[in-house]
Parts: sequence; structure tokens; C-alpha cells
Amino acid sequence: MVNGDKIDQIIDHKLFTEADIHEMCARLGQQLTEDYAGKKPLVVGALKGAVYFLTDLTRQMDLQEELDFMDVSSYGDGFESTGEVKIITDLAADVTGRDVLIVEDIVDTGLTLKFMKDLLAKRGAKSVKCCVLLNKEERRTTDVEIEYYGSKVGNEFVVGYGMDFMNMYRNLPYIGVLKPEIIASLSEK
Ligand SMILES: O=P(O)(O)OC[C@H]1O[C@H](OP(=O)(O)OP(=O)(O)O)[C@H](O)[C@@H]1O
Ligand code: HPA
Repeated sequence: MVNGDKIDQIIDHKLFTEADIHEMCARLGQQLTEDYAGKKPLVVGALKGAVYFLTDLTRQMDLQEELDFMDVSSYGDGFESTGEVKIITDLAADVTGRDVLIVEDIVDTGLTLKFMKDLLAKRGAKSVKCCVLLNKEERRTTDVEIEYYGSKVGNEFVVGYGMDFMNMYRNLPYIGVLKPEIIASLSEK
């Protein structure tokens, strides 16, 4: 049971199983270990969606990394970006001169990542790159470079493994697509 619903009543189809997710984290972790060898990156998790991915990814990175978090939001309660990215809680760390790696669950319009990358570069980071689990490329409205990603996804609203709809379903261990009737009924509330 997830948030009171039986999973098969809310999920239309699964996109990525727990094994798929593990494979993506292992591959990305290995690549980041090679690319950041000898560096001490500041890994910045974008709350709240990235928490599940960040904890799995960083355990696959054999580096002296430091963690920090920034709570940013642009979706409010819905499934369309408001277009305005808000900082709810800022970083604790000073990024000046640091190699910053932003970790995100999903890039959709690209507005959140563009906002974070520009902000951290302006604050004096030595480098700012990102590692994203899912890349919803066809929805992009802004030009932002995605240095690392686990997989592309099509234009479907996905939930699970950190990704929510109206703050629900983040705790699904896999990633799936909500049934259209669930989106419609929740959107009316
Ligand atoms: O590329 P974009 O169109 O900007 O969308 C991606 C962002 O949207 C989601 O966050 P949301 O604002 O829903 O906050 P959350 O992480 O707390 O769920 C997701 O976690 C990304 O941060
Ligand atoms: O498909 C999505 N699911 C959850 N959150 C999101 N934020 C942007 N796109 C998505």
C-alpha cells in the first residue's frame, strides 16, 4: 500500500525496476569516480526529489565528496512547471572555488537545473556539472547542458524513487507512470 492506494490501482506501467535503477547508479557512480579522481567535489542534492537517487549514487562514488542540499521548487502541487524556480532552503556550504556536482532526479523543462547551475557559477564555483537520473529531453524549454544522466524518458509524468505527484508516491521503490484517471481525479481536488 502506498499512501492508502494499492499500487496496481494507481500505476499504469512500470518504466524502471529496482534492478534498472541500481544498474544506472552503479554506471554513473563509476563514471563520476573516474572523472572526479583526485578532486573533492561538493555534491549538491536538489530537495526533495533527488534524495533517493543521491543516497544510492553517492554510495557508488569512491571519492572524498562532501554533501549539501538546496530545496528548490517550481512545480507547486501540480504536474506543470510554474516557470518560476524558488529557493525554499539555501545551501550551507560556500561554493567558491569548489567543483560542484548537482544531483537531480529528473530534468524536464530544464528550468530548475539552469537556475541552480547559473546561481552556483555566479557564486564562484570552479566547475558546476550535473548528474540526473532521468532526462525528459523532449520537454526542454531552456538550453542547459546535462553532463551525466541515467536514462532518457518520454513525455510522461513519472512517479516513484523520489518523484512525486502532489507530494505523493515518492516512496515507490521503482519508477512508473501514473494512470491518467488518477492524475485527473487528484487534479480536481
Ligand atoms: O526541469 P524542470 O521542469 O525544472 O523539472 C525538474 C524539477 O521538478 C521536480 O522538482 P519539484 O519542483 O517538483 O520539487 P520536488 O523535488 O520537491 O518534488 C524535480 O525534482 C526537479 O527538481
Ligand atoms: O515526470 C515528472 N514526475 C515528477 N516530477 C517531475 N518534475 C518534472 N517532471 C516530473
